[in-house]
Amino acid sequence: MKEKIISVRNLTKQYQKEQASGIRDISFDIEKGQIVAILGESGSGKSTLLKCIYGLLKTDEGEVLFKEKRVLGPDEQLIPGHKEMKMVTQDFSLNIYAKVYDNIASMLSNTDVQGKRDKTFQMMRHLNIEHLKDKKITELSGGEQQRVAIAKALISDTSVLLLDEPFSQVDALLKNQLRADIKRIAVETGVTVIMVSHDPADGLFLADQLLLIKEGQLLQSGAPAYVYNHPQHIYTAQLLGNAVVLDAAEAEKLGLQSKGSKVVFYPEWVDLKGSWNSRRFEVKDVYYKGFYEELLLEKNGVTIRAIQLNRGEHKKNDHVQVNIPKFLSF
Ligand SMILES: Nc1ncnc2c1ncn2[C@@H]1O[C@H](COP(=O)(O)OP(=O)(O)OP(=O)(O)O)[C@@H](O)[C@H]1O
Repeated sequence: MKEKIISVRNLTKQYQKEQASGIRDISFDIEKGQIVAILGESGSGKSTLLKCIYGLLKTDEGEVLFKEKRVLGPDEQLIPGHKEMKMVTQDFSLNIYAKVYDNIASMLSNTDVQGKRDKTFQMMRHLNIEHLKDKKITELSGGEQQRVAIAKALISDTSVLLLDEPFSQVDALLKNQLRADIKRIAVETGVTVIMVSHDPADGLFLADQLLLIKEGQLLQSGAPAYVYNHPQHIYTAQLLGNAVVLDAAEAEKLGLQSKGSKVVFYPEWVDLKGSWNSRRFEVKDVYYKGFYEELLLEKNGVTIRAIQLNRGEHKKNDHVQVNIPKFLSF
């Protein structure tokens, strides 16, 4: 079994007692070297959870254990935060007047000058920022600043890297690259990464473990593929895969027998090839999505969505044979 590095036990942090805010009774474990993504919509409590893990917020109940030892709160130590963890926030907290090299090297002591230099260059190579070493922070793009912030966080023998919305400043192209970088760095250095994101794609692509938070509560946790295919709540399927949700009565009109009050399926589960039990739907609209199209389909007043990989195969107002071989009941 892998080594457990962080345990969160029944953690509760409420900002206002009379209102639901913050997080409630959250428990989970993180293994050493894992990438964990905390996902949820705005205001769900993701940052609160991250700050509690780091020891920046005083918790109301429960505890965070780092290697079996309780993480101290901000009122229990001089400098809040855990010395083996580093947090990269959206503002990066870099010295904007200093050069990239100096920003990173400043985290190391001067007792071994050559070692300090070697380690700083090694870290800059890890993050592909060696060519920026003499640039000032003000001369860098948002994505480049982000890499410097991560290099700075990682260099002082950090065991756990906490990232709050790490891709908020970057465009789609750079985002893919940064995601891949974080994955590579985690594998190369063995660092445990806990990141907060409101974009489910970040978690699905990067994480070994997803933590889905809604209104301060942990809805579900587990490996991305498992959580995606076995959502325990409708919200999870909507957040991760923009799932189609039908009432049992609507589902029945399409020949789907629900075991509960709702039927849920992902658009890619809809089969557009005719078979003995397929039904004729009308294509109400077609949305271009790049390498695929999303079809809005209607039958008996019920609308669903499906994925069409062969662009243009079915067009608006066409009639198509549709089969829904797999769905979930809630
Ligand atoms: N310092 C604070 N005082 C009072 N309420 C707060 C404070 N910080 C956060 N909250 C409330 O607690 C809830 C969770 O906030 P949090 O910042 O953890 O959510 P989040 O999921 O990280 O949101 P976002 O994605 O928008 O950053 C929200 O309702 C928020 O308004």
